[in-house]
Amino acid sequence: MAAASDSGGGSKRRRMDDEGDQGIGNTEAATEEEEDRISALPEALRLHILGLLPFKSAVRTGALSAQWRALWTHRWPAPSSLDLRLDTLTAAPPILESLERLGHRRFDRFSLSFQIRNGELKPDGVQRILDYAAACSVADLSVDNAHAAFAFLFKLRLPRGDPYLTRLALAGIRVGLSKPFSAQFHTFPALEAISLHGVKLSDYTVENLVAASPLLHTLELCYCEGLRFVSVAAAGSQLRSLTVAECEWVRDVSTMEASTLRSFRYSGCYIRALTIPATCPLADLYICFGGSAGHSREDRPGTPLFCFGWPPEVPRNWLQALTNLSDLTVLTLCSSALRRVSAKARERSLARSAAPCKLKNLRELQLLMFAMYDSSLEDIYVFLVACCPSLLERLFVELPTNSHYYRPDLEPSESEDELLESVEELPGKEPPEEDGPEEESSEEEEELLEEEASEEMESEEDWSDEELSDGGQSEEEPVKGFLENLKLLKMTNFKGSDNEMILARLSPKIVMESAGDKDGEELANVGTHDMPTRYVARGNEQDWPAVVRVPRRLGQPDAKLGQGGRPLSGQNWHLQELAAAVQEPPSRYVRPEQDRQHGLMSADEMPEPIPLVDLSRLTDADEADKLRAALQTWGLFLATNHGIEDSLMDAMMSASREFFRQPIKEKKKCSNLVVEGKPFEVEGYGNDKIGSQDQILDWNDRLHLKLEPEDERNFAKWPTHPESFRDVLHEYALKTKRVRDLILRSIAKLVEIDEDYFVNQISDKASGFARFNYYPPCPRPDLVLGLKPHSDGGLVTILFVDQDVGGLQVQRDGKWYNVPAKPYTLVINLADCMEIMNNGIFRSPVHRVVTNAEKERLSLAVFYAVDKETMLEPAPGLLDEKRPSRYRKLKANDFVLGLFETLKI
Ligand SMILES: O=C(O)CCC(=O)C(=O)O
Ligand SMILES: [Fe+2]
Repeated sequence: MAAASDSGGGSKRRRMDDEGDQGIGNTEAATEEEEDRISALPEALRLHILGLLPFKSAVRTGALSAQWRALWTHRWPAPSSLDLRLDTLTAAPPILESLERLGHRRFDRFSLSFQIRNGELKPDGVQRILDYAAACSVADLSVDNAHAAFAFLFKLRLPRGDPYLTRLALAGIRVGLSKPFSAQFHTFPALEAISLHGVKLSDYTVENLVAASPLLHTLELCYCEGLRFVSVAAAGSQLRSLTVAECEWVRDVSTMEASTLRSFRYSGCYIRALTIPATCPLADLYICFGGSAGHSREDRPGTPLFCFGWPPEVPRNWLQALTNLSDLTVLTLCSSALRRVSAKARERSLARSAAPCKLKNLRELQLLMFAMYDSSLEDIYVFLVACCPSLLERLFVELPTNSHYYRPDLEPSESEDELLESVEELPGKEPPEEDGPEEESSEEEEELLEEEASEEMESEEDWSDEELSDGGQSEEEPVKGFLENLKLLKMTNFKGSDNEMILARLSPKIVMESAGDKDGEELANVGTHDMPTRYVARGNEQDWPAVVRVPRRLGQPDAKLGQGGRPLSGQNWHLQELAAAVQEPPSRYVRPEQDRQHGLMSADEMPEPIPLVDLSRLTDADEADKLRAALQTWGLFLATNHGIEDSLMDAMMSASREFFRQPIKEKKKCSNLVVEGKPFEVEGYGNDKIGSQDQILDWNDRLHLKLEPEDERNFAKWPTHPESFRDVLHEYALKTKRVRDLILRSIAKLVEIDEDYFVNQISDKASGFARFNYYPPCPRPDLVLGLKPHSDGGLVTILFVDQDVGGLQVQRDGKWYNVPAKPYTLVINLADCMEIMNNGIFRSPVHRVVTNAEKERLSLAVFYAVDKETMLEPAPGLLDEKRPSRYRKLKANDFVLGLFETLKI
């Protein structure tokens, strides 16, 4: 190979070659005429001239012709960049001829890509072009064999040295160093970056290249063959980035001496030892064992690299790498690596010793979950709690694409002890002999390989055992400040499985990306972290009032709730979209056997039908009696002639249907999302408030809007689509308020107290809420409930149910009965506060909603209550010696808080 140019100095980079055309050194801008000439070049030549100063030429051959030669002899500025793409190697010799006629000129960038075809087994042309490039003092050299199948057919020899080469990129070839080679003279003094992709080479070559390049800052080895031991011990003090990815036979990667490393990325199977200096300014660490099990390398030469057996083996000492990385800001771990570090964290937690690592500055964590078992979820939690301080801002989780990973029977069965044992005792796996690298190694190289093979692996883990200030915490203790800075959780391949759903609740802002959905969609805004309670920071218990549950529990010892912890903020998960995507309801929605739809009585088993009361005739004694009977037996009744026109009811139902049919982005404009620092917002569009990890969710989305007091309506949460929504709801609410007053007066008459007694309990501040319920069709209605059994909290509820789809059920004597849906009738039920006020003469009925496999269902409940400052107590006119108070006196606000906390509605 010709010696490097004698020209020295960057300004001479465009020096003319002795034999070159006189005009080539002209660095003037090309004339218009010249530009025209370029654009007139035949397409077969596909000469791309991307700007003329300096111009870049890309020549695609088989079509080398006189025009090509002519081109070079024109008075054009010398190219600083040459991009040769050879469709066939037979094109190499004539190109070479042209190049050699030009002589050696400087190129900043020289890129050669070619395809070897059948029968083209002579690499001479390529080697000669490479030699030519080296002689041209190329700064940036890339050689790429685009045909994977013929990747390693012949070996190209790299030059013994090159003072100008700053970047070397090789792909799909086999390379070695020209002998004799001496690294000690730093024969690549300018070489800063080496990228080898799908290259076959020996440890010797890599090591010597590294040693010969004192300025090397980036070394990338991807899909390389022939390597067993990657060490950058000989690198200078500039090495900042090392990537070893999917190099099949690599058993050992050592960066021990690389004290300046900022980025280290390892991905592959069967690694025996992965060593990272105890202290180094590593900011970006990527560790993935067995990643190829899920990824193919179609884009690169060679065959896809699969681990034999899965999960992959994990080296013993890599955990050490994590111990002291105080500068680490971005960490990527695969599920196998995560498993190991979590197992270690658990073990250390039990021993009450320091966590395996404390990544004090970690801002971004990326988890490559090749499997997602329940235990994987636990691994994530444990790792987050033990190792990630509160600075973490972004969590990216790549979920498995293959849903079979979710099957619980595939869950790894090892116990933690076994897992840890396997970490300690894992033997290094040798590559199968017959498939091992066959290298035409020099003696030197062979010696080196032998040495490597006999090398002992590091096995001792050197853990620092000092107690962490907040470490050693038992899993049962709450964790302070946990994930308090987490701003974004992004999950790819999201399928809505249980584990994914639980994970989703870690962040206030989450973006999910299902396969094929490139942009991702922000589906949910979640409040604080919905974690197993042991991981949730507890507030001061005193902050939360002691509250009671439903009135009928009064006097029972467990009547007080809400004392164990502050209510968790809610979430507004959107079931509608999820329901459309799943075959089976996620287990978060699946009720335990005993809570399902059992005990349902058929219509003919009803002790008596639920009465239909004509509200326009309540002054008639028989109609009033009907109301009394209904309230005494069922706690609810159907109401006709209620004063709400059919047309208004139709308009209300179709407006709400239209709202729910909008895309999620639109509905989210009314979201009940939690504002940071504020508790769960009742108002808006969303779903159940999450109170605990094992809470079973309702199969229902809802829009909750305040109607009363009118001046407190929060129109920000009121839909603007359909346009009629607000007016229709306003009209509808005027009418339901009249119904409320009529019912309250009728009840007062029934219990023979002042007709206005109940109405007078309603101050200007008394509340009224509309709750639009949307129940998507459910693939397994037998497993879920649209709405869990509950009683309503206020005074009275005026319910407008879908006429086409039933689902509402009421409980009586422990049995469930269907509430019939009749066109244009309302279902009116008493609520808890009213039960208290009438001292239990009429009870607030427990009801629930079941779902339908085919049809969606809508309902609109308007809840009327008292002002939260009102003291709830039975009407004095109903109490005497024989009829003592059955309910404790308490403030409506405390009661309602208790209800929300208890029922998560
Ligand atoms: O959807 C229904 O039929 C009942 C709704 C209900 O009970 C409620 O919203 O409290
Ligand atoms: Fe209800």
